[in-house]
Amino acid sequence: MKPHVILNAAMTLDGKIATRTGSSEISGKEDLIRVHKLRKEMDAIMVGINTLLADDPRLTVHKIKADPEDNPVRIVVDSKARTPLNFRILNNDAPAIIAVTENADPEKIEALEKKATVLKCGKDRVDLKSLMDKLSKTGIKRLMLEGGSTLNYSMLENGLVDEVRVCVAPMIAGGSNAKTLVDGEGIDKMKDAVKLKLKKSYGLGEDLILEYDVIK
Ligand SMILES: NC(=O)c1ccc[n+]([C@@H]2O[C@H](COP(=O)([O-])OP(=O)(O)OC[C@H]3O[C@@H](n4cnc5c(N)ncnc54)[C@H](O)[C@@H]3O)[C@@H](O)[C@H]2O)c1
Ligand SMILES: Nc1nc(=O)c(N)c(NC[C@H](O)[C@H](O)[C@H](O)COP(=O)(O)O)[nH]1
Repeated sequence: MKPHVILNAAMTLDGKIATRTGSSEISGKEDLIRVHKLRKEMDAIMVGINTLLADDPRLTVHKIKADPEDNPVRIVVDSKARTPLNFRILNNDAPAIIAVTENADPEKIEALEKKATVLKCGKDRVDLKSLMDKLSKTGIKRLMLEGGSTLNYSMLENGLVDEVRVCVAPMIAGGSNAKTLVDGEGIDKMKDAVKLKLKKSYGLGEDLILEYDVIK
């Protein structure tokens, strides 16, 4: 069992989701409203630890009118339990789940357990299939994946993403070290690429929104 997963991100025309220094203000204001409407429809929202450390995101619905119960459960994929205790994800605005591995420092886990639910999945890296199964058993049916590139790749590679929604902003960042929509190891042969079906495309402010189903 697994939740329905929507990968959502904003990228430049050249596919970057941040610059080489990690600067990542890409979405226009209309797109941010779209993202928050989507967050409001979700049971959970998930990011990788590097995104958390780079942006200290709230992962709540705060750019549109919303009640506290509209906030999704916030999830961090954090193998070594590195989530800083003073970060906004651990505040009282919404529940948080930190997915760690069995190798994570028990003292760090204990400290996190005072502020969040800690789930142990896998040994070296978080076992994403097992995490999705556990989340589904807690009643999470719709999950938004908000990056970054490395987690996006692992989720796609494991066949765990059902939809991809991207905002393409009219900007070009360049930089061979800048993060793209999907990094990770990558495939060898194009015939093995994850295949998508375009469902919807429209202009939003100055941006272009593309919505795809992942073909399984
Ligand atoms: N523009 C956007 O829409 C957007 C969205 C999110 C993030 N970002 C940017 O992306 C950058 C971070 O991306 P990133 O690729 O460095 O990191 P990430 O956020 O994808 O985190 C990856 C880390 O998660 C951990 N992890 C544990 N188990 C894993 C598994 N099974 N698979 C993959 N990772 C696992 C590892 O420590 C790994 O290094 C930041 O600069 C952030 O601002 C942009
Ligand atoms: N849709 C989108 N457009 C962007 O231009 C951008 N940089 C992100 N990045 C996603 C990432 O998860 C961010 O960390 C949160 O968007 C931080 O914001 P919040 O405090 O949660 O609102 N997402």
